[in-house]
Amino acid sequence: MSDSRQLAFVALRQIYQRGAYTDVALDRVLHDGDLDLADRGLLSELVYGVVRRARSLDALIDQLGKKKARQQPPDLRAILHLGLYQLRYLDRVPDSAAVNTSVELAKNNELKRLAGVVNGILRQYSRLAEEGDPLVLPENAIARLSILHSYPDWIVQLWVEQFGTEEAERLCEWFNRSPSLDLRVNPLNATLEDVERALNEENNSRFDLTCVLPLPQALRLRGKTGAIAQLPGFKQGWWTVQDSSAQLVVHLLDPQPGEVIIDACAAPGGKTTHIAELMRDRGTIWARDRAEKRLRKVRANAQRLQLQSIQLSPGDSCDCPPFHQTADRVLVDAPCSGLGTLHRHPDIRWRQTPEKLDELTTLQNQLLSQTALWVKPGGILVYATCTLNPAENETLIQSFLDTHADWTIEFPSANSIATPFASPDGWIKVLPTQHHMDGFFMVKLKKSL
Ligand SMILES: C[S@@+](CC[C@H](N)C(=O)[O-])C[C@H]1O[C@@H](n2cnc3c(N)ncnc32)[C@H](O)[C@@H]1O
Repeated sequence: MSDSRQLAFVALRQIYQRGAYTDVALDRVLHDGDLDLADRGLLSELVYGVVRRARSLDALIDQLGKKKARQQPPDLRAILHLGLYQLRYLDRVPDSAAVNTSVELAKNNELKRLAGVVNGILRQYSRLAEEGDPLVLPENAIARLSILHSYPDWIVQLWVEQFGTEEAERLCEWFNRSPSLDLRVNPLNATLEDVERALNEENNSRFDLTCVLPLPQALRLRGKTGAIAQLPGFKQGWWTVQDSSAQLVVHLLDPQPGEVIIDACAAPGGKTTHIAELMRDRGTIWARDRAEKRLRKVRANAQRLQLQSIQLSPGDSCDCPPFHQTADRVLVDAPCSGLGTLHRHPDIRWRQTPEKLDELTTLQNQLLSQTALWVKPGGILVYATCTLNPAENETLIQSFLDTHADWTIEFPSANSIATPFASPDGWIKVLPTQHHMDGFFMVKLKKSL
C-alpha cells in the first residue's frame, strides 16, 4: 500500500471525527510522512478532493451500501470515500489499484472484517460506471446540482437566485477544481522579470508560469511548486503569495505616498503590505486587527518584505480608537463567509451556515459604520469581501448609503487597473468563471468634504 493513501486516511479521520481543518490536518500528516513530490501531490489531491466531494461520495454510499453513509462506522466511511473518489475523479489511478489499495487500508486499520464490504461497494461502482454514471440524481434543480457537485443546498440556491441555474452550475464546477497559486511581486525589491527569471531557473518543468493581466505585479504558477518558502526570491522579500483578485482590492484603494491609511481588518497582512509597496513605503499605515496572534504575522511579513511604514494597532475595529477623521483612506477587508474561495478552503462549504451569515452581516455593518468615522472629509473607504453573497456585499453597501448621506460610490478612475472590472453601479464583483480569480466583491466609497 502506498503511504500517501494511509496518510490521507489519517488526515480524513482527524477532519471527520475530530473536526480538524483540512489544511491543518494535511500539514500535520505531510510533516510526519517522508514523501517525495509526486506522493505529496497525490496525498493533497486525495484529502482536498475527498473533503470537497463528501456529499456526492455519501450519496454514492447511500445508493450502493446496505447502510446509509452516515450509519457506517466512521473509519469505513472515510475508506469508502477515498476509494470512490479515486474511481470517480482520478483518471490516472486504474480501478483495480483504487479497489485493492482501499481493501488494504481496511485490513491495515482494524477493519479486516469489513474489507469485503469495501471490495463489494467499490467493485459494484466500477461495474455500474461502465454503463453510465452510477450516481442517481433527483429531479429538483437545486438538489440535483447540490448532490452532483457536492455542496449544501443553501449555497446552490443562493447562486441560482443570483446568477441563474447555468452560471450556478459553472460556479459549482469551478470551485471543485484545484486552485492555482498567484504571487505578487514587491516592486521595491524586484521586477516581474527578475522573479520570472529566478523561478524559471529553478523550475525543471514542474510548474507553468504566466502573467495575470491586467494586474501589473501578478504571476500565476500552475503545477507542483513544492514548499513555497523554498522558492527563489521568497526569503529575499521579492514576492508574496496573494490571489490576483485580492491584489485588485489595493489597486481600487489607490493609496498614495505620504498618506495615512488604516487597514481595519489587516491580519495576516496580504493587503497591508501591498498598500506599503504601492506607497513606496512612504507614509503611515495602521494595521488593525482584533486577532493579536494573526497580527504578529503582519509584522513578520513586513519584515521579510523590508517595509518600514506599517504600524500595528491590535484591537477591535468596532471600538473607538483615536482614529477619528485621521485617515486619507481606510480599507475594510471584512471577515466574511468566504464563498469566493471554496476551491482553496474545502471545509467552508460544510462549516458555513445561513445562521452564521446573519451574524457576519451584523459584524460587517458595525465595522463599516465605525470605520467610516475614521476617514477625513473628502477621503476614501474601500469595503471588500471574498464572498459571493449579496447580503454581505451589495445589499449591505446599499443600506449603508441609505443611512449615510455624506457617502457616495466612487467609480475607479479612468486609468485604474480596476476600471474594466467595475459594474455600472460602480462596485466590482469578481466572478471566477469569468475572471479566472477568486470570487471577490469590492467597492470604493467617498466621504463628502
Ligand atoms: C479577510 S481577513 C483579512 C485578511 C487581510 N486583510 C489580508 O489581506 O491578509 C479578516 C480579518 O478581520 C479580522 N477581524 C474580524 N473581526 C474584527 C473586528 N471586529 N475588528 C478587527 N478585526 C477583525 C479577523 O481577525 C481577520 O484577520
